Amino acid sequence: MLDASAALAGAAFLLVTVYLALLVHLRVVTQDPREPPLVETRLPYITPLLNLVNARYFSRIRRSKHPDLPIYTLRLPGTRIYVLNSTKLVASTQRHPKNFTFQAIQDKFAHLVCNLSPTAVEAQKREFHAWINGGTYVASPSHAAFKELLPGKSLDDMNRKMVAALGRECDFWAGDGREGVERNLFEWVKEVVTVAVTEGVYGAANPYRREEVRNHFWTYNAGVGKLSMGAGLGKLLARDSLQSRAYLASIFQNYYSQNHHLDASGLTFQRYAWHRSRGFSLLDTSNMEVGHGIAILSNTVPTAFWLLVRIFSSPSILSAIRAELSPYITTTTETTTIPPDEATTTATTVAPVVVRRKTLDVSQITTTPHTACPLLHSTLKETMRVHGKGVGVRGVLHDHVLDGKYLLRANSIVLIPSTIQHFDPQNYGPDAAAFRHDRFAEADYDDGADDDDGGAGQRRRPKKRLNGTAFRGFGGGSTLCPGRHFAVTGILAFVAMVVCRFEVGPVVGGREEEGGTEGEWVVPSAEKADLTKVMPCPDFDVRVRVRRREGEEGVGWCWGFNGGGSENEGGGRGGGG
Ligand code: HEM
Repeated sequence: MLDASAALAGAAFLLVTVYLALLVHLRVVTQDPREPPLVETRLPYITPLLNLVNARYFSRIRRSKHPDLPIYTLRLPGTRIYVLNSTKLVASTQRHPKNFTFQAIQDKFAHLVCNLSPTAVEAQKREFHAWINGGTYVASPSHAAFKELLPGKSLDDMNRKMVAALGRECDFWAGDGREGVERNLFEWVKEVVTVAVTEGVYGAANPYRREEVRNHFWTYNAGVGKLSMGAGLGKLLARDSLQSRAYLASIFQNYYSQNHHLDASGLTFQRYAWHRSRGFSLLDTSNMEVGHGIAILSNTVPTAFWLLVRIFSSPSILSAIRAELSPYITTTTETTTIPPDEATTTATTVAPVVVRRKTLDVSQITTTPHTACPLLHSTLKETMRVHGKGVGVRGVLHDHVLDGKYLLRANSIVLIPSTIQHFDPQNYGPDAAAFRHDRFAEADYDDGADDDDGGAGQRRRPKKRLNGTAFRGFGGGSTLCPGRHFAVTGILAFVAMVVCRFEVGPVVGGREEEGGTEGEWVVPSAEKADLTKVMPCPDFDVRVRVRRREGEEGVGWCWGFNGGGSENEGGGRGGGG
């Protein structure tokens, strides 16, 4: 009995000693007092490790434990993470893009998520060092491979093809009859937007036209968070995702082998040429293109979904946006004569028919956000602010004293949780937690319901400028998402088509699995998304009915993209980069 108690006491003593030793190691031996304050040390190294999978972790630390810390340190086995709360400190890191680099993280991510060979990984390292050691004029590998996304001819061509693909489909979205069609909203948006966006990117031989390819992409995408934890864990936890990746890589090998990239966008051609000229094999290049799907689709699709939900669930937002779009729609009426159906009549006269045609040039509403449709653009940004969960990641290359105060050590990681920036009252005012569709409009606009301006929106008072660094929807600094112009055009073109032509409302059981009240919108939660997602997929789908708007019978719509940025900047198909 005595022996057992002694053994127990010995074990407890040992545990306490190990615990204290770890704490001393953590707080005194390995933590420099000039580093940001260390938090979450209850179980040294383990507490942050267990909690980091949850996107709410950062908000919890800020709200209930350390509300006043502008920056803090989390220690994990083998790595230290500095989490930024202060917008000023975020801006400071952005001034040193070669020390706080996104590229280093992207390369690691691509290695794990795109299954790159050792040769490709070596090529990545060479390019990374050439950029780091090159002058300021040397573009980062990512910027070089994605330069065709800048405003210019290539981007215009992609936009034109994407809008044309949406316009072709749009006639059929509500079916034929007055009663419309029922759909699962997210599934529908996923299908329509995936096809249209990839038409712009991959051209006539777009692999994503096939349902099987689309399904494999979304299976792959769902496992990306697990794949990014390491090859071993990926094999264990994301088998489906791995199988889909292999399938998609074979599809792209075939695409390139048949030279389809020569007829695709400047972006696809440029990316292929860039990777091949850097020594990537055909398989590595194909695997990179599979991963590219994550950049082009994984955020664009959910953003379009959340925006539709926000617009259609609020009658005042819907009517304000319809009013804002209406000046850009040209309506023409033609009287035409259609020969009678010879099979059903023997009459020789022809009946005159009045045809109404409506035309909307999407470039007018997407490329000049401050003069055209400020509420539409503002609602998109507000949707990204409120629903976004992205966490900006930067690798620290060398020791750096941030803002003259905080030592950030080499080989550590900096995290910038967007939710902290987006819900900080210092950035967005006391109503930061609320959804306010006109928050980003240059001036406050009324919703027009009861005013004598007919709902067209009226400038009232100048508005306080918002801090641009505090909007993280597309990241920030020199790594601001280069796909944002393309993504915004696609999302707004799609949403404008739905808003102008259709009514979308929830059906009984608006929530797919559980019951709901008829006609009542349920904004889904999004807790299941992993930390790699900027705009999360919803946890459950919303069942809706899509009907033609009244007065839309017999109207022929024509959607185009005729302007764009080609006159402003160069562009076009580049060589090998
Ligand atoms: C709504 C849709 C999209 C969202 C919300 C989004 C968001 C982001 C964010 C948050 C970043 C990280 C930037 C940073 O940390 O500073 C990023 C980077 C990037 N995005 Fe997007 N993105 C979208 C669409 C696209 C599209 C359509 C493409 C390509 C066609 C694209 C290509 C890229 C690339 C290449 C980077 C890396 C930039 C670099 O290394 O400098 N994105 N995006």
